[in-house]
Amino acid sequence: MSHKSAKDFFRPLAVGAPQPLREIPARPSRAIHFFDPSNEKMAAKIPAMVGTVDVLLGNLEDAIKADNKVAAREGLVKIAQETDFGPTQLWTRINALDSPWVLDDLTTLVPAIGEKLDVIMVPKVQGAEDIHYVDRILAQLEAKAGITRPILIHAILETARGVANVEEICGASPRMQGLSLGPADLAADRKMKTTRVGGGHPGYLVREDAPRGADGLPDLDAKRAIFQQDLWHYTIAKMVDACATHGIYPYYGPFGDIKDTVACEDQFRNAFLLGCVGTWSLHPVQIKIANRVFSPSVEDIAHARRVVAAMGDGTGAVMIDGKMEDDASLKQCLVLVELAEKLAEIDPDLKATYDAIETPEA
Ligand SMILES: CC(C)(COP(=O)(O)OP(=O)(O)OC[C@H]1O[C@@H](n2cnc3c(N)ncnc32)[C@H](O)[C@@H]1OP(=O)(O)O)[C@@H](O)C(=O)NCCC(=O)NCCSC(=O)C[C@H](O)C(=O)O
Ligand SMILES: [Mg+2]
Repeated sequence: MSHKSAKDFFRPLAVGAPQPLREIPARPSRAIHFFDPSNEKMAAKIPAMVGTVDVLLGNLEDAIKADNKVAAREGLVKIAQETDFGPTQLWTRINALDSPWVLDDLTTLVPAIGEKLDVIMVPKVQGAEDIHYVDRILAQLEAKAGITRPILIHAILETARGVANVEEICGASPRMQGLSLGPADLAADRKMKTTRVGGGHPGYLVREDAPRGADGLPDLDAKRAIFQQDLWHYTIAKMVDACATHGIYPYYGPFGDIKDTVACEDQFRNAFLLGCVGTWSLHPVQIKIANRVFSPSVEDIAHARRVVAAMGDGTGAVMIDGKMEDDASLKQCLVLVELAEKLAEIDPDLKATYDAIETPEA
């Protein structure tokens, strides 16, 4: 594959297009909330959701019936034009690049609402060539419409080839904002044998060893504990590494069992602990879960601030509560403290919670 030279990487891809960003802003995006702009009941709820969720995403791709594709696109334009989104980001998920709708998605949305659109999510990305295509056409459309800041690109990792090419996808354009896992399409593409949209599977497990009987041999009839494993661990970890390498942001994706809020919270927390900055929300009930899980806990912030205070100039080693802390664990603590500061800027309740934590003197 040929690469652009470093000096050309940040040049606009069309005369008159906005200057590409050199750093992707770390805007809070704990929940990317999906809505169907062609569903009048759902669409009517969107203005009131501004400020309650970090990202509102008008979905045009899967889950929108073929007959409603045009209505969804037009509905999104109407909502975007009529709504003041304040601190909430507006994203869209366009149709797949091989679909009959995607060209109209792009050529309609950018001129009509390009100034309001923060990020375009591109599904079923296979490799850098897909990002290059969207990158160039966005530059042309931005130039034509006089858009003043670049619209960013978010890729969904939902094909085996996409996972294999994850590094080149992340580095394909200065527009790359992040990646999400698409577990349903990915499972189908890989021919995994799960029919669930995200989450675990009771068949994917490890079993405790059989205890020894009186004869010293394994008692294979004894009851043994089983431990369900995470089907998505490998892909999420791979996605996190690729995003961190390229200075962009990893997200979990959909959790389809809307009623199982406990398992949803577990899946979200695993992703948060592994390095993801947010997740998708498919139903209003999942927003609260995501906001809670992807915000550092009071305990974590209290501990992190103690370590920051105790570490002074950031070098050396200290003992806190019987545990060694040093330069590296300080960096871990700073990840949490800096995230809490960013979230406090947009979430007054969280700010009050973090402000109430007693912070030790440095
Ligand atoms: C999942 C749903 C189809 C459930 O809808 P429904 O049966 O209507 O739920 P409720 O009766 O509980 O709804 C209660 C009220 O809330 C409103 N509602 C529901 N969902 C939303 C929403 N997302 N945003 C705003 N408002 C919402 C209902 O209208 C009800 O209102 P009221 O009657 O006035 O009380 C539905 O939630 C839904 O369609 N969600 C989005 C699904 C979606 O976007 N899917 C695509 C993303 S996942 C994917 O694509 C897979 C991925 O790519 C991969 O490959 O893994
Ligand atoms: Mg999908």
